[in-house]
Amino acid sequence: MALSPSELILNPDGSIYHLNLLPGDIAPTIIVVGDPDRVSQVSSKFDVIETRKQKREFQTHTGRLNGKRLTVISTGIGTDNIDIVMNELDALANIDFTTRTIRKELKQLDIIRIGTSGAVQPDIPVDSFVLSEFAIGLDGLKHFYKTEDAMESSMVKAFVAQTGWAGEKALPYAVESDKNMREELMSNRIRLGVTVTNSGFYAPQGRNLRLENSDPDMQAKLKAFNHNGMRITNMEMETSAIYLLAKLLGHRAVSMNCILANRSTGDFSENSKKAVDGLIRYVLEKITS
Ligand SMILES: O=P(O)(O)O[C@H]1O[C@H](CO)[C@@H](O)[C@H]1O
Ligand SMILES: O=c1cc[nH]c(=O)[nH]1
Repeated sequence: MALSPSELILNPDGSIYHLNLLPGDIAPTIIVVGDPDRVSQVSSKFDVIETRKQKREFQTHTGRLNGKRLTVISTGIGTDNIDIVMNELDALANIDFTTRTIRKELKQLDIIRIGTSGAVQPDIPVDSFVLSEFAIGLDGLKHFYKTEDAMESSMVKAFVAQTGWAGEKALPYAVESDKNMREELMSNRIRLGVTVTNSGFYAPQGRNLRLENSDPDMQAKLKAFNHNGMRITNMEMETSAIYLLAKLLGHRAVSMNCILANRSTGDFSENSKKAVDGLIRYVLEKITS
């Protein structure tokens, strides 16, 4: 059945509503970044840029590097934006905009987040890189989708028990990254970790400026969490939703984090742009060589 104009929303030029992209504008390998300024930091390393489009915080460049077609797109901050980006990227790949129907043959996208993050453990220094083997989502997005068995329920149970998770907050969820992509991106420069995705930057990540946190011990509980020898390495604001929607839509995803803050030691990167540039170069080399 054809999707109605209120469900699959297309702009007058036929592009998808928020991303402002046509199906031919995206490559099968997509780098997602939070900060719109990071898009040109990535695409400046391409051999050629063929498409540049933007609407709101969603900036997209598509081009080629070492013969491989790549797209880099900014998501802005937060899992609510990820809901838009992942659904619209999937629509570009897997919905026929002319008939407004889902294609019979579905395409699988490779999605790599290059993001910034705060370390939870004192031994993960600023400017280091963490690959999120698992993400624990505190953002609640999962509960709006029919998910069945795609989730890591034993990790969720352990997290709820060990943190004494308050019933009035959204139930956490946990999702694994794509194993093959993980292998493609790993090396001894990368730490593997469990990333907590929060619904905010201040109280949700245990920061207090003028307002108090409802659970002042949450940071200590995250630091102490242990599930089958795995510990929480870092916090940010998008990875759980990327992993969740990639899994549900049949895409592959992995999240690479440049650690800018260390929440245990109080350190912050002295040259965050340079540190992020190092992670961009690392990822581009790994996926195009
Ligand atoms: O640098 P990006 O990719 O935006 O990622 C991190 O930085 C933002 C907060 O400063 C959040 O989006 C967080 O996930
Ligand atoms: O502490 C941090 C640093 C970057 N991004 C976050 O979400 N948290």
